[in-house]
Formats: sequence, C-alpha cells, structure tokens
Amino acid sequence: MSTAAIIPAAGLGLRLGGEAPKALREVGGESLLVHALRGLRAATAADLVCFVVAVPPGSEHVVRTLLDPYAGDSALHIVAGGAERTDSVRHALELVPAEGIDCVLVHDAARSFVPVAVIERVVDAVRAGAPAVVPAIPVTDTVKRVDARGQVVDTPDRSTLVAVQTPQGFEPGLLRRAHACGGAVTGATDDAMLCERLGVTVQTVEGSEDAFKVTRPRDLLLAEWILAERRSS
Ligand SMILES: Nc1ccn([C@@H]2O[C@H](COP(=O)(O)OP(=O)(O)OP(=O)(O)O)[C@@H](O)[C@H]2O)c(=O)n1
Ligand SMILES: C[C@](O)(CO)[C@H](O)COP(=O)(O)O
Repeated sequence: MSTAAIIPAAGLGLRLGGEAPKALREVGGESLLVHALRGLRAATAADLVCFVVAVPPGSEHVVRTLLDPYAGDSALHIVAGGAERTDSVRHALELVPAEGIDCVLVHDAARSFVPVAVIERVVDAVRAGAPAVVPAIPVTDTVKRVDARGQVVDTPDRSTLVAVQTPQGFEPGLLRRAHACGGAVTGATDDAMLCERLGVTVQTVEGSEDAFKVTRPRDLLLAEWILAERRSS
C-alpha cells in the first residue's frame, strides 16, 4: 500500500514578519516548503504516491515551478488554501486518491526539519493499526489554564501533557470523515483534534525538538543552525 502527503503551506507567516508566505521563506538558500517536502520524500520515497500542497491563493503556479524538481516519482498537486489551516487541509484532502492509500500524512510546511525517524514512526504506527497518530514531546513549561481576565483557573498535571507536532498520520477514511464533520468545529488547531471529536483514540509516538514549528523570527536562526549541523555531519 501507499502513502499520500498533504502539506498545508498557505499560511501568511504574520508572526514571522509577513513579508512573504512563511512556506516560501528561505533557510540555507531553500524555502521551508522545499525542506519539508524533501524530508517527507527521504522517509517515504518508495511509497509516496502524491503530495498535495495547499498554498496561498494566486501562488499556485509559482509553487508548482518551485517544487517540480523535488517531487521525484510522486504526483504533485497544488491547491489554493483556505482561511484557516483546517480549511487548507480539507481542500487538499479532496485531491488525495480514493483508492490504494493506507496512510495519509498531514505535515506543516513550517515544521520543515522534522527528522526522518519521526516520520517513519508515524507511518509505522498507522500501518500497525492505529487510525490516528501524532508525534509528541514532553512539555517543559508549567502550563496554566486562565480566564478572560488573565487570572489562573488551574494548573494541569504536567506529567499528563505533551506538545504535538507533525506529520500526523491517519487512516484515509477516518481523515475524510473527520474533515466532513469538521465544518461544525470551530478552533480546531490540528487534524487529530477532529478525529478526537469523533471519539477516535489518537496514538502518540516519540517526536523531536527538531520538528519545531518555524513561527517567529528567532526560529529562523535555530533552523539555520540545525541545517548547518546536518550539512556538516
Ligand atoms: N490558512 C492557513 C494557515 C496556515 N496554514 C499552514 O499551516 C501550518 C501551520 O500554520 P502556522 O505555523 O500558524 O502558519 P501561519 O498561519 O503562516 O502563521 P501566522 O499565524 O504567523 O501567520 C503552516 O505550514 C501554514 O502554512 C495553511 O495551510 N493555511
Ligand atoms: C498542527 C500543529 O502544528 C500541531 O502542533 C499546530 O496545532 C498548528 O498550529 P498553528 O497555530 O496553525 O501554527
């Protein structure tokens, strides 16, 4: 069986300064989107039927030209993203083939440096029978719930909390059902959350600090450092 990869890449990157869509910002001379796509290919090459990339509306042609050299034997579909990340994933999901896929990965372009081993763990867990899989790392801050006035309501037990990353892996039928029902869900910040709303148990696997989400300007410095380390080893 085969894998399909959805890459939501339609974000504006406002917290990064907003000069260009975040996925097109460069680290080490290449866009975050190219780095993300290359990582997915390295982990799933023989198996990866297609990439579906959701991009800012109007940038479809530019992104296709940018990514064509990196898609290899996998089909490359570019779609216009939506207002929210969930909308972008839903648009992309429409182009994932209905047959012959046993795992759909949804991977943020902004998590461009996820190690291959993390991607493999996600795919392996889906193939082992988990319908929804997320990479996770321990939370290192104490997390508090606050009210509208900024006053602390309570402090969840940190040992029960994890921070989740991408790629998130899904049995294809489940991901379709989750997004079909997702229109009624406001504020879903990841795809696993839509599955949780269906009562599905989501499995975690070990993530990595290198799978951080490039969000603010200082994250670009960390990204440059990770890339330099990898290129020198
Ligand atoms: N409407 C949107 C919003 C986000 N994304 C994608 O979802 C991932 C996670 O989003 P985030 O890191 O929040 O990116 P931005 O929305 O660009 O960030 P900001 O809020 O700073 O503008 C990114 O790969 C982003 O391109 C998307 O495809 N469609
Ligand atoms: C999907 C995600 O990366 C998992 O941690 C995260 O929820 C995306 O959040 P964002 O606010 O759209 O960056």
